[in-house]
Amino acid sequence: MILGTPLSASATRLLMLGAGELGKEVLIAAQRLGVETVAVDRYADAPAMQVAHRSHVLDMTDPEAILALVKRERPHFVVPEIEAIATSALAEIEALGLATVVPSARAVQLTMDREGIRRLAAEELGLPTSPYRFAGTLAELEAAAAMLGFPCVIKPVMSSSGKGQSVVRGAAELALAWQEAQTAGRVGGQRIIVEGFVDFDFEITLLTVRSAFGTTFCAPIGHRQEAGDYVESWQPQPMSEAALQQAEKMAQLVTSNLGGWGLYGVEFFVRGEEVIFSELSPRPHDTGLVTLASQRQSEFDLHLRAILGLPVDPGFRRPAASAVIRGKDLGWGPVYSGLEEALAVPESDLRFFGKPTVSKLRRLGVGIACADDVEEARRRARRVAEAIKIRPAS
Ligand SMILES: Nc1ncnc2c1ncn2[C@@H]1O[C@H](COP(=O)(O)OP(=O)(O)OP(=O)(O)O)[C@@H](O)[C@H]1O
Ligand SMILES: NCC(=O)N[C@@H]1O[C@H](COP(=O)([O-])[O-])[C@@H](O)[C@H]1O
Ligand SMILES: [Mg+2]
Repeated sequence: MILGTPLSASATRLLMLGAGELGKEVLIAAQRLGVETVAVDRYADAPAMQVAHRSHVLDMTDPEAILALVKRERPHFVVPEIEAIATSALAEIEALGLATVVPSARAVQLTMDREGIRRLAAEELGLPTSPYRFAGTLAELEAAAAMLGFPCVIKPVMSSSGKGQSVVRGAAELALAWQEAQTAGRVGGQRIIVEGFVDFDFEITLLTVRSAFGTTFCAPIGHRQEAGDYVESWQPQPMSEAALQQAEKMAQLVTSNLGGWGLYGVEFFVRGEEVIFSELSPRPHDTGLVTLASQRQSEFDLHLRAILGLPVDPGFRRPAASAVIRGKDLGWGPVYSGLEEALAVPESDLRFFGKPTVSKLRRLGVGIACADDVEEARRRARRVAEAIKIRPAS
């Protein structure tokens, strides 16, 4: 592997499709190694654009627009970052040999569509999952829910961070859940998945790195979600060796089928000694923000190194936790205070993503802390997040 000089003819160029908080950390890692970075998203001044050499505002659901940009920027690597991309363009980029799609066009295509990844995991690879059906109309949803029973979980096939997702407790709530899935996902008007509700003891993200040197795993990350969106995560999640081995085996199976080099966030529900596959991201995971404190190489460093074909070290360093900082109805340029109190918490750190505008409930930052054990790390991270006050610009 050789690296050129950014902004010169020899540059190694990485173009990121999606420029949120996760992409921002990957681009910071790329900047540190002297990779030339290009950030793309649906709106201006997105977090990763603020640390990139160049940025573009683009409708990423338009395959022609993506293709035209890639022909113009001529990146070596195209790195999808959000679940709202015309994946047909990625297949074409790969087929034409224009760039390496990370981890691969097929991996992104299959995982951006819940139907693709669920059928692969459950029907081809035989992994245990929640019971499920797919539906394209309200009538099909009603039939699916009648088969699966209540409560059930309804999600648009293309979405993330819980957008458009509902837990439905009875038939009377189905019409509203259908409406929510059609309008509140990252992309409107989609098919949905209906899943039987899994009453798990805890859930984990198993960060799995596929690099030129093989597949390695990070220590399991525990997390808590509200309305399908992560609010708190910690590493390591205590669990039995047998359950962890099952999870690693399943993560190995599914990621080796998807292929390519990069980091995957593989999600499992754990109930007793039973490990149930949920879904996976072919890129850094929001719950993995905790690795900024818990590992010497964060999930963002690991993704970047794996992409470049470099050695990775997913070694765990110290128990840590993250707690999200969110805001709502703040308009343009919100103002943050309470940093003195937040950063007075022992072994703490903060990230503000710099999102330019806030209307609906939106993740704006994260409090992070280490401690001797995860319970204390969780308390510390929550204190960091709670100390932050956000108000609209005056
Ligand atoms: N079948 C289920 N049974 C119980 N809880 C579920 C089920 N499906 C999802 N959840 C809960 O909702 C959360 C979000 O679900 P999921 O990961 O499928 O959505 P997502 O929009 O892709 O979220 P993200 O982008 O954060 O991964 C899960 O982490 C879990 O807490
Ligand atoms: N669970 C997936 C996830 O956390 N994705 C992260 O959220 C951003 C979108 O945020 P926004 O909706 O506030 O623009 C994405 O760009 C990505 O960084
Ligand atoms: Mg998830």
